[in-house]
Amino acid sequence: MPQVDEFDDEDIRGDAAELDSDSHSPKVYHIQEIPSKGLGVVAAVDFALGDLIIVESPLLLFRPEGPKISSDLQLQSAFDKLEDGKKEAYMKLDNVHPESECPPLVGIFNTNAYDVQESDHADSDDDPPCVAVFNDISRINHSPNTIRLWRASSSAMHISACRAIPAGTELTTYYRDPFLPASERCAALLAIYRFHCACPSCLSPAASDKSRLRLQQSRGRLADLVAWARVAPPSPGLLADTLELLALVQEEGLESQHVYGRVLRHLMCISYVMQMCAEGEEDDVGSNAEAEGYEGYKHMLRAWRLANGAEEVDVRRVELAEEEMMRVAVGRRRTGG
Ligand SMILES: C[S@@+](CC[C@H](N)C(=O)[O-])C[C@H]1O[C@@H](n2cnc3c(N)ncnc32)[C@H](O)[C@@H]1O
Repeated sequence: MPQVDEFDDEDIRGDAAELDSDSHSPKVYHIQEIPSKGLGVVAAVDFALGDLIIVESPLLLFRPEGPKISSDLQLQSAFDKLEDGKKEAYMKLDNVHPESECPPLVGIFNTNAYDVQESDHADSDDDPPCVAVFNDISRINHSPNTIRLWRASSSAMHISACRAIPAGTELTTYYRDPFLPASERCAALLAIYRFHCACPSCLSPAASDKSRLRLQQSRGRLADLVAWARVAPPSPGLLADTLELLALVQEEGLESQHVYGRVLRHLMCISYVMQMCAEGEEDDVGSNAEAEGYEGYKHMLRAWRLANGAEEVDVRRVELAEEEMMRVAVGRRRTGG
């Protein structure tokens, strides 16, 4: 476990949450026709940030020896080993690739497979991805309102809400890296999945690329939080600036991404320090009525961290370290140290 100074939410994925796929019964989601998208998955109840919605083991899981598209022999052999029910379910999945282009087995694979790591703690460079196709999760269309987390220890994909999702809303997940420029994202979606993405970001690519670049560039500054807490006095400007980043994350629908965890962590720390300073000094830097406040951000960050694979025990440890860091920052500010 890293010290809080080195801490980044990308480091606290754990092995926990061994939930089985029957843990939600009756189903909290439905598979149904979605206009112009084929089938899709729709929430049957309201979900809050962090709620676990689907836990599913793959129909088919293997490690390709080569690039996806040229792995048909290996795919055939993995398919042949499946029990009949799974073969039947696989063949019912969507296929956007005509037979003139590739056999149905490959077309279905290319329309529905996700890359997954063989180990929960793998360094992505050292651990070539496996590929997995799912009965229900492969029905989820592209766009972003869920966090997708592969648990290698239980060979199951977990889908959790990355924001509030009211019943009746379609559940969606990213097919491609959302920080690629919109033109590259759209080209990949068209080439592999054969659709034109009509989400607000892809429809306004220039504005969206600019916002996403700004969020990417904020990474260093957000990681610098510990240094800030030690030396810099909190200011309403810092809060306003970070709330602006939060608004960008929400406008761009990037709550499933690590930048959201970093922004929430920053807001949690800023509001704690400002609140404490306001209590101690009765100046106006602590008036953050427009924000959620310390407890609100802490709650959101906890839900987000757990949905991203952190273990409860590690989250508590990190929260304690963060609180200590903020207490020290407030103490320094009070004593001018
Ligand atoms: C993994 S499947 C998703 C489930 C699929 N809609 C079905 O009927 O089973 C991927 C395919 O769904 C469709 N799709 C996914 N996201 C979409 C979107 N945002 N807009 C339009 N079509 C989409 C595309 O045809 C894509 O190739």
